[in-house]
Amino acid sequence: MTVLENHDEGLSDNGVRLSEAGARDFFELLKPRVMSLVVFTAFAGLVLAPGALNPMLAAIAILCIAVGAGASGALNMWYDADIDAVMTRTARRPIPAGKVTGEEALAFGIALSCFSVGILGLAVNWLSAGLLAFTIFFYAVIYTMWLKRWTPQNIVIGGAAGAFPPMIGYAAVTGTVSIDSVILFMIIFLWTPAHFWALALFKMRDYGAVGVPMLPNVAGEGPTKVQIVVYAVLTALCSVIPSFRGTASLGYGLFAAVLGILFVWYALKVYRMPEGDEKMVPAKKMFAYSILYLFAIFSALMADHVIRAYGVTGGAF
Ligand code: HEM
Ligand SMILES: CC(C)=CCC/C(C)=C/CC/C(C)=C/COP(=O)(O)OP(=O)(O)O
Repeated sequence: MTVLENHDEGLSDNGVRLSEAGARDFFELLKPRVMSLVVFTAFAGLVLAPGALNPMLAAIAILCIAVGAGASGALNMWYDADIDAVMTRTARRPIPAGKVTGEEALAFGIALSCFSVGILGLAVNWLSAGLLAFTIFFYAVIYTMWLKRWTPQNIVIGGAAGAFPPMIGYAAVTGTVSIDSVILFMIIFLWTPAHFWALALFKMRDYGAVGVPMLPNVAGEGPTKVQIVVYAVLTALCSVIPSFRGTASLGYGLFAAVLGILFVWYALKVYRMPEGDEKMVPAKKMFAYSILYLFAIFSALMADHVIRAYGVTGGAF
């Protein structure tokens, strides 16, 4: 089925050009693979918050965060269609591939943003809805339209957008922002540079071709590698804070410490990688491990919380 079916020559009643896009193309606009981890961290925020949300409302909250995150991805793809068309990694995305028009992606992104924020506010609470709206705005406008093409610190500041989801999940349950949700935010915020610059190192040519000032292109490989090590250390330190605060067990702290040491170890491998290395194997491994790392940290926090809440170990560690 296509959107064209009721329209002559691909024009809608108001003259906007429509493509022959299918549901799959619109689904791709939501950046589903990246957003799956975003939604997972939001779910963790919901689980880790004190108190509980009615299961139906919890499901609505997660759905709204998933739709809002996807909407911000569609808005990012609408604005970045010009550079996505040039980079090999992104050239097959729905807009540069000619499957979805820019207007469709923009309308889709705006509609889903309004829908997700509105439903979250009406069904759950307006603090979480406000945070969701701010996160969409931060990623689509502050990061995509402003920082990304302007400064090599784009992802350090812009990374805040990806760090908000657990705070949104937490606020959905408690109606508040607390120090514990700020710590979840900080783990992702400090993780993002190491996650992204590892990828940017082996995609330097792509970013160079479109003039996006990613750190490896502007500062060079050496300073980028140093920054990757610094942020990996900060991430590892931040991820054990819940144990020190007593909101997670010592068992979690030890697990997070091992994962963190591995994160720093991968970063050091990147640091020692020869300048100009064509294959960039350590950077590719670091990028892959970064995803596993965040997934494991949030899984461990949730498992620890559930074990402590239901007394499976018969008490605190
Ligand atoms: C400003 C912040 C971030 C930047 C610039 C960034 C950048 C990227 C890029 C360019 C990719 C490759 C995507 C592709 O080609 O499809 C990627 C992959 C990925 N990112 Fe990030 N990322 C950021 C934050 C996050 C956050 C906050 C999460 C989750 C919490 C995340 C999770 C992922 C995942 C799961 C993948 C792998 C997707 C796949 O398997 O194709 N990223 N990231
Ligand atoms: C709830 C909510 C709104 C969540 C949003 C979460 C968020 C901001 C995730 C960032 C993920 C991401 C792929 C960034 C890369 O953007 P890019 O444009 O630099 O990467 P690209 O070149 O692959 O498009």
